[in-house]
Amino acid sequence: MEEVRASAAWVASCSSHVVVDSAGIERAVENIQEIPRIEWDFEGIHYFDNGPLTVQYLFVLDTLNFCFWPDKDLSYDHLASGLKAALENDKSVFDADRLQKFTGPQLRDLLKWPRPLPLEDERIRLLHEVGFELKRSFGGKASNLVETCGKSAAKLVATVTSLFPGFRDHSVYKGHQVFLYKRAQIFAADLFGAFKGRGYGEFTDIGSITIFADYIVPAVLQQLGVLKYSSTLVRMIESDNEILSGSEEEVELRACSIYAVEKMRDLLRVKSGKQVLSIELDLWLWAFGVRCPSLRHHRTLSIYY
Ligand SMILES: Nc1nc2c(c(CN[C@H]3C=C[C@H](O)[C@@H]3O)cn2[C@@H]2O[C@H](COP(=O)(O)O)[C@@H](O)[C@H]2O)c(=O)[nH]1
Repeated sequence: MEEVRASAAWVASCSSHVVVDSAGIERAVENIQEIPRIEWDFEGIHYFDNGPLTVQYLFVLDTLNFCFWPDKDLSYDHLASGLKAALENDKSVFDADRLQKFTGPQLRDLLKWPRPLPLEDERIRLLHEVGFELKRSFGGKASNLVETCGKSAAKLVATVTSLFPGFRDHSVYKGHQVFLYKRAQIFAADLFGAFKGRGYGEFTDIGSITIFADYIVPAVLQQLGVLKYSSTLVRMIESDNEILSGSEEEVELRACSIYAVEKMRDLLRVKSGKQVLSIELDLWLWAFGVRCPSLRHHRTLSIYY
């Protein structure tokens, strides 16, 4: 994930709307006695059977793991628990052949959602893409895809982003390509979390994964005083103005979040001598953010997060 780390650091070094505040990082880290251990699936909403079907479920989940906010009643929980119920009801629902044939109304029915999902046509296109490529290259099974990566999370992210175009979460910022790879990285992290670092979740390089730059974590980092926004950006977020995907503001919010958490991780290592994973920091920050209803986040229509 060197390209994610390096390009996020580069954005932070020349950003115009978001500042990573070193003093804020020091204060935040000083206040942390110990990183609260948040259990993966603390919500109890994910499917798990310790086998290949769980891998298929997580791949479909992370194919669709983006953009819930345009519908004020919809959240990630609905997606995770809706897909779980669908799989419990029909073990072949995420077979590659069936993924290639999904329609919007069928996905809505599956999730028991009464109206069109945000970016529903994109969600369907991505399901088709995943079904097609899984069938073409991996005998239809996401578990085979994971097995070809030889316990390397970095290889898994590289394979997913090279074979499945919908996972290629990158931007061009001030002329430079910036890699963020939120859904590809969270797929590796979800495997690691669900399988508790064993079996399909065993990765020798899990420390290489960065945080997942979504719309919750930047808002938490701002509240902690780790990120500082320009007054124009504050106004845009507070007035719920859409921030365009690929705009300087949007890339800075996401890239500076990645960079800031890497800095927090470095400082924690120096302070306590302990190695903390970025994904542990991510889950702690994210779980805090989703439990905080007053948190205002930026609004971008995007298939990446
Ligand atoms: N950085 C980060 N972002 C994450 C997650 C997760 C879920 N991870 C699961 C894995 C194990 C745990 O038990 C979690 O359940 C979702 N998201 C993002 O949040 C947003 C949804 O927010 P809201 O509209 O309020 O539901 C949306 O962009 C979604 O893509 C995470 O872990 N980290």
